Amino acid sequence: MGEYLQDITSPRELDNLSTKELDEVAEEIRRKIIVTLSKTGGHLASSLGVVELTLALHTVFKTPKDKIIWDVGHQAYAHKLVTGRYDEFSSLRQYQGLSGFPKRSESRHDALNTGHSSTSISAALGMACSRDIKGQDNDVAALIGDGALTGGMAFEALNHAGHLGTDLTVVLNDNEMSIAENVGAVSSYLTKLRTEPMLHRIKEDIEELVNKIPAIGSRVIKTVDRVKEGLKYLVVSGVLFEEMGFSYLGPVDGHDIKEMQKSLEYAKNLDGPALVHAITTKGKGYTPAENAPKNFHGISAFKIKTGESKRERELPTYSTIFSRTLVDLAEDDKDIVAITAAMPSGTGLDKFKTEFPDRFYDVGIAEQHAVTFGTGLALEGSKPVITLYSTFLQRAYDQLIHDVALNEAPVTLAIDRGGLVGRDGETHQGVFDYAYLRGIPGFTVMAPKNENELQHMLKTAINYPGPVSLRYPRGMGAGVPLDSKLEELEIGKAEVLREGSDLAILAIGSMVMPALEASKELAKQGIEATVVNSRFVKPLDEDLILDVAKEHDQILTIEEHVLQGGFGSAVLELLADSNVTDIGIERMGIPDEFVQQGSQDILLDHYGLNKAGIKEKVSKLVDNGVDRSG
Ligand SMILES: Cc1ncc(C[n+]2csc(CCOP(=O)(O)OP(=O)(O)O)c2C)c(N)n1
Ligand SMILES: CC(=O)[C@@H](O)[C@H](O)COP(=O)(O)O
Ligand SMILES: [Mg+2]
Repeated sequence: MGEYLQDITSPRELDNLSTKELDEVAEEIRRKIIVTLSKTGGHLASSLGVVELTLALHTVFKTPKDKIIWDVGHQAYAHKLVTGRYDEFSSLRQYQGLSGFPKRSESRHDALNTGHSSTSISAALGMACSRDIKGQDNDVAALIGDGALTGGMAFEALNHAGHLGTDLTVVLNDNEMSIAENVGAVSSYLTKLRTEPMLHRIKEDIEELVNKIPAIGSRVIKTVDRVKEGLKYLVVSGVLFEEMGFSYLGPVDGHDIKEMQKSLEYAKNLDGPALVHAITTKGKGYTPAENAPKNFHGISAFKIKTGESKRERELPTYSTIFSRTLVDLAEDDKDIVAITAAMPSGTGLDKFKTEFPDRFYDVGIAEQHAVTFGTGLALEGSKPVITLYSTFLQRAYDQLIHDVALNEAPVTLAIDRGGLVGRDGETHQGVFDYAYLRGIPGFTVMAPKNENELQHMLKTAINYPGPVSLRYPRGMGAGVPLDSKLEELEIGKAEVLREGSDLAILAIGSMVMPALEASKELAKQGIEATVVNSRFVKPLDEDLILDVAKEHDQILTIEEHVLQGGFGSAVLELLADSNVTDIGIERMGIPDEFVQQGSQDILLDHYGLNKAGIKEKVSKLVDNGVDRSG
């Protein structure tokens, strides 16, 4: 072990290795990924599944001239290790370290920044078309998983590529898993392709026939050899991808480097778009992950021997409280239906699925469809709870306006991972939702101060006769006692938690409790702040805010969200529209930049969005005071 990998600084160094040597490199890569992730956490199972595929791709497609696009990009660790990032690999997903996804600023071998699903074929097709326009001669490959293939964008791109006939290789990495079991008709279709005895029989029969052709003369031998080779990649009419204009090659064992190289070479040399169907095992080479790939998709630090998490016992997460509350509510209300877009465990909806399988839908990686599907359910009398991560809901913006809002559909959007999510970095921070929702007419936008309030908000949202969103953070709640009897909140009513005369803090969601804690400590230093749990970004509690503005010289708004267009902006608009000018207003939140990766605590600290940061800000504001003389 340790013979090759650490010396590989460029994928070109793989070109001279024999298959046996490449197999050894594959084993080294696996070991490196397992050992590193046992400390850093990360996307283990997906990366282990594509080690051989990565080596085959890099020996056939010569990056950076050729382009390899990784869909989602959570499986690109082997790619990072053979493209000069071995030495930094221990900083994976750490603050200021290597990103967990491909990133153009990190390496010239990373052709596209990714993190969200189903973008690879579109981007690859764009690159291939640009090559053709410019008369260049590089090749382009996209690697997409069977889960990512459930995303509509992937089909939009296949449709377009098939129509154009552009030279492009798509590698379908089929491991029969999304994060959880893959779902849908396409997934069942792939299973058929993998196992269809007819397909294999036809291939074998024709191969046998060709083998019987007598070889007379060297030219004929060459031709027959070529035919035989071609038959390995038999073009079968009726295969969906063929019908869409792609040459379909496969299925191929994705862990067999030599076979993969041959298939990729063949696809690369074909004219027009080709799809290589590779069969892999998610978690390959690490028994706990192979046995339970769901549990090893994205993980925290773990013990290598058993696969057990190293995390200490923790408080229930917001997702857990959400899921328990939803199950309780659905017990009594048979109209409640739950929808996830391929995140049953992350959102906690797997519990709902167990309890109410007939009222649970996993739609695949299809957020747009989830939202319009929910609209349909709502318009016919069901009470859909569409549960999506904030960052992935971005996908469905038009559906929120055109389908939900214009139809005044009473859907509940349960927005998980609202705020800074941590180590997934730029692509996954859920910091835009207040802004993109509050501009939509008819939407009610709320965020609870803690997990207990989340329960009440969920009941409020489900029973409200219009579209409502409630957003809550990634990770643990505060461990507050949970009410067993749930009340519906009055829409647009905030809650004053503390009264003081020096300054007023209007906080929303996850920032309310840190603001309250900060104010208690500030009181010991003689600074008395009013603290408001705003609860609603829309509608704002206008009366309360205007009263607060009358009674204080300064207002500080705090949100775990971008400053542009968020909660603080809404307060500013209200004050400006109400001609309140003789007051100091400051906003805390995230400035106009993408938030990099790091633990949630480090990132919150960086932006001052915690007790210490709020104390510091309030002290400064009170010390400096506001001149109201005009
Ligand atoms: C738009 C979007 N929705 C959801 C996700 C969350 N997500 C990341 S990977 C993944 C499953 C991908 O499955 P597949 O493409 O088969 O890759 P595998 O992990 O099996 O290799 C999901 C749902 C995402 N990244 N982007
Ligand atoms: C790659 C991806 O999009 C998901 O795997 C994501 O990393 C899950 O995030 P959580 O760990 O917050 O569920
Ligand atoms: Mg998969």
